Order: sequence, then C-alpha cells, then structure tokens
Amino acid sequence: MAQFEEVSQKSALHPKPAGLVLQYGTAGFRTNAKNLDHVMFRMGLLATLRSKNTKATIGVMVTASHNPEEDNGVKLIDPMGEMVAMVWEGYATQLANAEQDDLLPALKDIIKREAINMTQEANVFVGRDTRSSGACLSQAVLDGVSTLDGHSKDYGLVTTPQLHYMVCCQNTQGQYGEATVEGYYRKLSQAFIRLTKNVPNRTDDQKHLCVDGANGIGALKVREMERHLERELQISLFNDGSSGKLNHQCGADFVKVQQKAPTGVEMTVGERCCSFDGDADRIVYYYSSSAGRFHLLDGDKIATLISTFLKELLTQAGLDLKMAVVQTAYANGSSTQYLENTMKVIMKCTKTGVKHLHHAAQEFDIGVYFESNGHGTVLFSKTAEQKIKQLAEDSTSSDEKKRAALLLQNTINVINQTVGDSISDMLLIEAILAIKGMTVQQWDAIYSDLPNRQLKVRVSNPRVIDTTDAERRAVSPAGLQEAIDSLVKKYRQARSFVRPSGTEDVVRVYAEAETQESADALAHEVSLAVYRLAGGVGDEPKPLH
Ligand SMILES: CC(=O)N[C@H]1[C@@H](OP(=O)(O)O)O[C@H](CO)[C@@H](O)[C@@H]1O
Ligand SMILES: [Mg+2]
Repeated sequence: MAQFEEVSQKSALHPKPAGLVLQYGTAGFRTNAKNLDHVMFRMGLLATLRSKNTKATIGVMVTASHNPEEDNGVKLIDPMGEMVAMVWEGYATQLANAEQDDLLPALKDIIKREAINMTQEANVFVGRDTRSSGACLSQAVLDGVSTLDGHSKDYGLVTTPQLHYMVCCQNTQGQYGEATVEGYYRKLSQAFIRLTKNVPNRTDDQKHLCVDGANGIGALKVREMERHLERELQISLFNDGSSGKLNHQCGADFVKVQQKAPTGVEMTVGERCCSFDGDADRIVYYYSSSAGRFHLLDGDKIATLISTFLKELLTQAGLDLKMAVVQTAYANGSSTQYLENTMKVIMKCTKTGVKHLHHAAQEFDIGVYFESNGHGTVLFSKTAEQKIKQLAEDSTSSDEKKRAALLLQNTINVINQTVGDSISDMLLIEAILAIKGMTVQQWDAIYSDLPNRQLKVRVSNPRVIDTTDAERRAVSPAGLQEAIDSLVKKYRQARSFVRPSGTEDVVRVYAEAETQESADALAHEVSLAVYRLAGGVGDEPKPLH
C-alpha cells in the first residue's frame, strides 16, 4: 500500500539511533531531547492508528513535565482525555524501539493485532510545553500523522491538561466544553466567578495568590487566563519564564521534594503561595510562618480540603452519593487517618501513577484522587452529575439544598475531570477557601503531617523488587519485607515501604514516623536493607545525620 511506502520513506528522515532502547513509562517516553525525533515521528504513526482504532480523536502531548529543560518526552491521550490504554503503552514501546528496518513490520503487527481498518479516518491533536526542542519534536509527530493520511490539529503551546481537555471536548461533541483554549478559560473562570462572587466580605488578601509558574507553560497560560477572572483572583506571578530556567530551583516537584520555597518567589510571612510543575498538571501550596518555618500543603492536604468541602455540600444537599478518596502508599499517614477515622470517608490505595488512581476513582459517584506530589482531580459519575442538576433545578427544594446543589454544579464546572490540572485545581482550592472563609493556616491545621523521608537506592536491577498490596509490601527479594517489618517496629507511628521507580533507574524508599529523626533513621536503615538484599551498587547508603 502507498501508505506503507510513505512510512518507509518518511521514517528515513527521522532515523532511530541504533541500539537506543526506551520504555513508555509511568509518564510516557522521557529522555534527552536529542534522542527523541524518531520516537515523536513514530508516536505520530501510533496515534493515527489509535485514532482509526477508536474512531475518535487522540492527543499527543510533547512534554517532559518537571524534568530539566534539555529533556523532552511524549504522552498519548485516549478519547475521553484519559491516559492511553495499557496495551497501547506496550505498542508504543515496541514501535519506539524497532530498528529502522523493523519499523514497518512492527507497525503492521499492531494493525493486525488490533484489526485496524486503514481506510478509517484519523484525527490527532498535538500540543507542547515551552521547551526549546518542542517545536521540532511536535513537527515530527505531525509528520508521522500525515504519513498515514491522518488529520491533525496543532494546538502549539498548551499545558498537558489543556490538551487532555481538548481531546475530551472534541470526542463528546462539545458536551464537555468547547475544544479551544478560550473555551477552556471561559468554562473554568465562569464557574470560579459563580462560586466566589457572592461570598461576603472577601478581603483583598483573600483574593490574592502568589503563583510560581516553574518558568514553564503554566505561567504563560495563567497569565492568558487572568483577564477572564474579573479580579476575583489576583495573581502575583513569579518564575514566568522571562529570565529563569524551566523547573530550575522552582516548580511543584522542587518544592515537594526539597520541602522548601522555590527561588524567585517573593513571599511575605503567612502569604498563600502555590507552585505548578513544568507542564502544569501538578500543584502544591505553601506559606512561611513568622518563625521562618516553611509549611507545605501537598496533594494529601489538597485531597482533604476538597473531600471535606464536597462531603459538607452533599450533606447540605441531602444527596446520597458515594464519595471516596484515592491515594497511593506515599500519602502521609496522618491524612489517611484523618479522612478515614474523623471524616469517615471511604479510602482507597492504588499503585503509583495517575492512571491507577484515575481508574479507582471512576468506581464511585464522586472520586477524589491525588498523589502526594500534587497531581490529582475529582471525577463525578454521570449519575452524580444528573442528581445534582435535578436538585439545582427543582423548584420545590429548600434554599439550603438548592444553594448546595448550585455550589456542587459550579464545582463540577471548575474541575478538569480528564486529568490533574494546576490551573483548575488552583481555582477549585481558591474557591473552597473563599467559601469556607478559611486561611491557608487554618487549612494546614486540619491535621499535622507525620515527619517523613524519601530516599533513592541504586541497585543493579530495581525490578528484582516485586511488590503487592498497592506497593506497600515487597514479595521479593526474599527476606526484604521481614527486614523492613522489624525495622519499622523500632519506631513509633512508623511505616515504610520500597518499590522500583517507574520513571528512574532506582529503588524508592519511603519512611514516616513520629519524629523527623526517627523517619530519617528508618529510611536509612531500610535503604541499607535494600542495598544488601536487592543488589546495591556503588557505595553503601550513608546515614542522613
Ligand atoms: C514518589 C513519586 O512522587 N513518584 C512519581 C514518579 O513515579 P515513580 O514511579 O516513583 O518514579 O513519577 C510519576 C510520573 O510523573 C508520578 O506519577 C509519581 O507520583
Ligand atoms: Mg507534570
């Protein structure tokens, strides 16, 4: 077929460095931008196949999120705006790693396995973050799409969640919203204004927020959105990309991992601040106290704020909807304890990686999911949305019920349900704080985090560690879990687990305990156990103090 001849010819223009092997990991492909041209071309081919296969528009986002500027990467987006199905992650890896001469057979293999009708029309949406390599790399994606006669729309510079949103809007014939960046701003900001404008006595302080844009796409987009917010939210934007380097000493990942304020943000004592990551799908909040102490409000605190707010509204509305909070093993033990025991919320724990949380959240009427690092959103089932709508429109319901239903409706509209979204999460959090008349300090005081520590251990093959129970227990290598169990017993309120990272060639160690000293000591001791039992390389892990 002519299409296949095209593939042979065009792929020669996007040659694969021989021997290079990459894996479609937790967050798609990610590596130094120099090694990605062939991957992008091939993901253009694959997205086209996926589009033919689903008879829907597919998204391709060129980004490496919180990684350094020199890196880049690519993620595929499925029809409803969710991460691409697992089997297709496997196809992506196959296609990316096929040597030049094996590309066509690899492509034909996928076509055969999925019984793809090659005459079916295909549509692909492409977007990219602000990395300098992005323009060229997204052009390679577009080349791939046109090689298989797919149609494409290049959204240019957008945040990752904006592209997810566009894909979902397109495939729901506009039911979810209009598939344009302006449409996105309008939907979210109108909902935000409806939520906040009737809140009495909101002071300028309450309307003001410092945003660290990580010198990335989120900064550009928040600035574009600002004029839609009618000064209901007044943003001081830092790290807007005009001088600083992307993600360098700033952004949500830096703040969460380092547990300190980013550079480039002028914070005054007690002021509410937040950081986005490099592709604006994560957010964390923070402030500094008068004693100079840094206070982080991470994904767990965000999930707590949102789920508490929703639960109150459901009670006021008298709606019997099943709500759950989905976390991973990295969630601070205090958050799980508080939500489960004090708030009586249904709690779920899944493996690391948003696709796992997203799927678990879909099983409830309302599923709030957040990774500790600040990636998360809220999902509402069709039933939940319908019941809320009915109540809001019911002329016989009480004022209190109606008010709650209207708040719930606008809450649904401010949320980007396709994926975690810094901008949408920020608007939701700001609206909740406004409605509840809550300061960031009061939010922080809902529960106190248990001191914790995360470490990395290098071993020759991290995959020798196999886990179960949502990664909370190790089943191999032999003796490791027993070693962890006996170390944990030495400390109060302690918990620890280990797992191979899905994005780095390391084993991650997590420990929490009553004091920071205990958490640090436990993390170190567990690291030593991993080093000794799982084939550590290099020097033995050293104590932290
Ligand atoms: C402990 C941690 O923060 N892990 C991160 C990290 O995964 P690892 O598999 O732990 O490398 O990157 C993922 C993708 O961005 C993110 O979903 C996840 O939360
Ligand atoms: Mg990200």
